[in-house]
Parts: sequence; structure tokens; C-alpha cells
Amino acid sequence: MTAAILTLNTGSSSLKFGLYRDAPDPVMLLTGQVDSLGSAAQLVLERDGEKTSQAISALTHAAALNEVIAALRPHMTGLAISGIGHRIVHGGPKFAEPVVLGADVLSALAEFSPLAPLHQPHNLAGVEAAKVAFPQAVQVGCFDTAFHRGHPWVNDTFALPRRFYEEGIRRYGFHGLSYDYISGVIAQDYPELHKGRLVIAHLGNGASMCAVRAGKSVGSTMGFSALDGLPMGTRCGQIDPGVVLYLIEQRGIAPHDVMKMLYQQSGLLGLSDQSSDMRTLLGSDRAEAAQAIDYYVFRARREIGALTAVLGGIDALVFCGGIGENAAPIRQRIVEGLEYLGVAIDPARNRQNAREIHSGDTRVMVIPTDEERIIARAVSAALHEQRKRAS
Ligand SMILES: Nc1ncnc2c1ncn2[C@@H]1O[C@H](COP(=O)(O)OP(=O)(O)O)[C@@H](O)[C@H]1O
Ligand SMILES: CC(=O)OP(=O)(O)O
Ligand SMILES: [Mg+2]
Repeated sequence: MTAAILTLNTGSSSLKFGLYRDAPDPVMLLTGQVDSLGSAAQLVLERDGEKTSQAISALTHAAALNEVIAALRPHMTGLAISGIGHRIVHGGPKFAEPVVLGADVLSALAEFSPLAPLHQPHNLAGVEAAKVAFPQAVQVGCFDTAFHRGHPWVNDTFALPRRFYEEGIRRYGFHGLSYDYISGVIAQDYPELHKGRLVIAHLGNGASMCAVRAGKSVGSTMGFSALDGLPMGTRCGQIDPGVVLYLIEQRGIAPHDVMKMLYQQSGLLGLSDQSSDMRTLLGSDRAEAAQAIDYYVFRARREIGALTAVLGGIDALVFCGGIGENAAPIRQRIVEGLEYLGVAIDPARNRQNAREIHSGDTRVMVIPTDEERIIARAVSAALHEQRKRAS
């Protein structure tokens, strides 16, 4: 039997997975995803460049995971799943490295569920389902917050009474597995640039930007929860906290309903009154859809300016995530007006989603992210440690 690794990445609207042969840089055997969870879910598997797709009935992440495991079985002959890596969005102030998910760790992580209600409970349900399906495998948690744990204090704190910082009310930042992957690609392919100042824009269903200097995160648009910063598919992004207080105190809306509104009914969906999906909005002729895109682009441009200020300049702007990697018109519009930073793009290369799309002095790049690979590497390292201890 060959040792294999399974990775699971439960996003807010999708479930992505990968099957790898164990090696220090694990060898990818297949990848796949379940999209549009909750409505017309599709399970797509990709092996050796060939895609197969099937409709599935799952409504929840946990049910989808069971269907994924069933679909993977025929591909597992001769393989023993030795380790399973999970993307866990919130690691709180403590977890700055991947960790083996024992019972005490899992209960500590469950305490962060209220801080990331669209993700953390699904992530942890995935761990439980994986433990049942593969009881022999080592379960490893990889945190979206870990990449940001070295933030300078000014970027880690809110201006609240001091004790709240000590109690863990901090700007954690998310999408760290994605930023870790992208900065690894830069280190390998552009070693000079790796020493410099990057703004990485992870624009998916969830969206954030990260300021990276010499491979380290020094700032992020996301804060305490996965709500802050850029507007997202259904999340509001930056908002005056006075609005939240007003809705609760003066309008009498129950806090739980405000939470639901901020996480699930706002962002592109709330503004367009049509869809959370950028493809749908780009294809729509409704004025509200156009306005939702206007706001999205405006906030993204504004945050690039803010993070460039944090870095004291910008050497490269990198786009990734479903929108960042595929939506050429959105990239085009975001960079409009950033010429003063040397940021401009070549329309033809932009349309091709080419890796280098800049026409000015500052590099602008499109790099498909691969959170699964970062997870698979962490699992391989954990398996290696385990074997070393056993020998
Ligand atoms: N070709 C495309 N053009 C525009 N938007 C796209 C395209 N492909 C994917 N997207 C958008 O990417 C977003 C999903 O991003 P993704 O990173 O896959 O999500 P998740 O955060 O759930 O992992 C959706 O808004 C989708 O519309
Ligand atoms: C943290 C976050 O927003 O994740 P996702 O993009 O998967 O929703
Ligand atoms: Mg994502």
C-alpha cells in the first residue's frame, strides 16, 4: 500500500479536496470540488487533466463530504490514507503552525466558531466526518490565521481598552494558506521580488488582501472575523460599528438577525439584490448589479492604496481566488487610477489571465492559488515527524 494524503478545504460556499501521494512535496493524484453547496450542488473530479461531474443531493458540508468520500473510493486502490489535512479558518491567538487534531485541540477550536460562523463549524464537522471514515489517519489542522500571527502590534490591535487585546480580540487576518502558497511561488520563481513589497488580493467568495514584506504578512484587510475589509459574496466587508449598534439598539433588530444579515445577506448579494456570484453580476444588465460591482471595485482599489501605505510602496500586485484568477474585467477596473503607483495592466494579457499582466513598472500578476498544496505539505511533515518518533 502507498501512503496517501487527503486534503479538505471547506469554504463558505464550496468544498475543495485533493488526493496526494505522500512525499515532502506531495504528488497530486486528483483534485475536486463541490460547488454551490446548499442549492444545485455539483461534484467535480479532475484526474490527469480529465474532468467528470455529477449532481449531488447534499445540502450541508458534512453530507457533501460523505458523497466526496464515496466518489473517491474507486480512486484509492493501492492507497492507504495516512493523513488528512483540514483547512481550519480560525486558530485564535495560539495556533500559529499546523497541529495534529487531538480532542483537546478540537475543543479549543470549537470556541472560535462564533468568530467564523460560515466556516469554523463546517471545518470541524469535516474533521469529525473524516475521523469516522478514516479512523487510522492522522488529522492535521492548518490555519487561515497562522500566516498573519507575526503582525506588528499596530496591525494586530483595535483601539479598545487594553484588556480586550489580551483576551484575544485582535485582527487575526484570514486566507493565510492562500497567501502562504502565493508567497512560496514568488520565492521560487522571483527570488528578488520575494525580498520586496507585495499586495496579494485573494478575491474569492470570501475576499481579503494582504501586505507581504520579505515573505511575511505585515497587514491584512480582514480582522477579528471574516467580515472585515473588502465586500464579499454575501459579507459586508468594512462597516462603521455604529451601524451595527444602531440596528440593534434603535431599530430593535435581534443581534442574531443582524449577524445573519452581515454574513449572509450583504456584500454583492445585498447590494445587487440579485446574486453573490460575480459571474452572474458581470452578465447582468440590471443597474443594481452594476452598482454592486462599482462598490466592489472601489473598495478593492482603496485597500490596495492602504496596504501600499503600510508597506511604504509596492513592487507587485498579485491577484488570486475565483474572481482574482478569472474575472479580467474586475482586475481591469480595480487597477484603473492606480497609475500613480506604477500599477497598470496590458488588456490583451489581462484577458488571457496570463501570469504577468502589467504594462507599467510595478508587476501585476495572476497566480492561481493552491491552499490544498500547503495543507498537503503540512500533513506530509506531520507524518514524517510521526515516523521519526516511532523509529
Ligand atoms: N470566469 C469567472 N468570471 C468571474 N467570476 C468568476 C469566474 N470564475 C469564478 N468566479 C467567481 O469566483 C467566486 C468564487 O471564488 P472561489 O475562490 O472559488 O470561492 P470560495 O471562497 O468559496 O473558495 C464567485 O464569485 C465566482 O463568480
Ligand atoms: C476566511 C474566508 O473568507 O474564507 P472563504 O474565502 O473560503 O469564504
Ligand atoms: Mg476560498
